[in-house]
Amino acid sequence: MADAERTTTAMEPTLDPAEWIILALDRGDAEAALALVAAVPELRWVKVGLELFTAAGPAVVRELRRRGLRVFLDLKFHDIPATMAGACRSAARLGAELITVHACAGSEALAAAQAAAEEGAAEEGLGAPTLLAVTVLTSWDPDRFHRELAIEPPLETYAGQLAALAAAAGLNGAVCSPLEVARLRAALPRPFALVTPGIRPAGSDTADQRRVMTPAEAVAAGASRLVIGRPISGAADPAAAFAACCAELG
Ligand SMILES: O=c1ccn([C@@H]2O[C@H](COP(=O)(O)O)[C@@H](O)[C@H]2O)c(=O)[nH]1
Repeated sequence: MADAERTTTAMEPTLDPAEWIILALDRGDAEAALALVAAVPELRWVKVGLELFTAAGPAVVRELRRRGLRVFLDLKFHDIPATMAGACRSAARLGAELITVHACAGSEALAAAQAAAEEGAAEEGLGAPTLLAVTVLTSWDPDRFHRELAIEPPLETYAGQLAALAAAAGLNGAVCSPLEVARLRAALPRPFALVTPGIRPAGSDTADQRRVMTPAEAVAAGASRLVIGRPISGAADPAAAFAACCAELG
């Protein structure tokens, strides 16, 4: 997509199933990440997370964009307002179209991050990225969540509160598990983006994910985009695994 075409409506649903899937490039170096990308030619979106960014830095984001891919920079910023703002400005200047921040950083930090991301993108002549507020990580199961964090409301209520906080601070999206999507979508209609990791095609290994759905279930529940990592990246044939996920959505 040409930079000039980018807008904050980047999260609107499309009819092309390949547009729904964001492949998590959880790899320890740029070479491995780029090899994975090359193995899945139909890819449109990739996610650069903590593992790859810590190893390969901004250069790998630039290279992915140079290859025509849309980048979700998933560094889950959680800090004081000035630091969140600076990080989001830099991420936006890199050309990331989706950027994660932790909702529990609070409204002042979220608003500062949103403003700085918009400014950073404009400085580069880019459309504004969509900031996604992480609610409750998909690796938490409700029992452990209550026991270890001593948070009283039900997990899905708490996730809804965090998403509402982010929306009130001016953000246009959130990350949640597919199990919370229907509830959050009722309160936060499109174009608010609800991006869901915790996606597992039927029969695949859930590994450390605790709140999961299949690709088709997540989209039916109201997800805007699906983040899928190991079910594709760990498959013997990643292109075939990606195609199977697309077929579920088509
Ligand atoms: O709540 C969250 C937020 C982010 N993630 C990230 O998504 C992918 C999921 O990978 P799988 O291999 O499909 O489990 C991974 O990069 C996480 O950092 C998440 O899982 N849950």
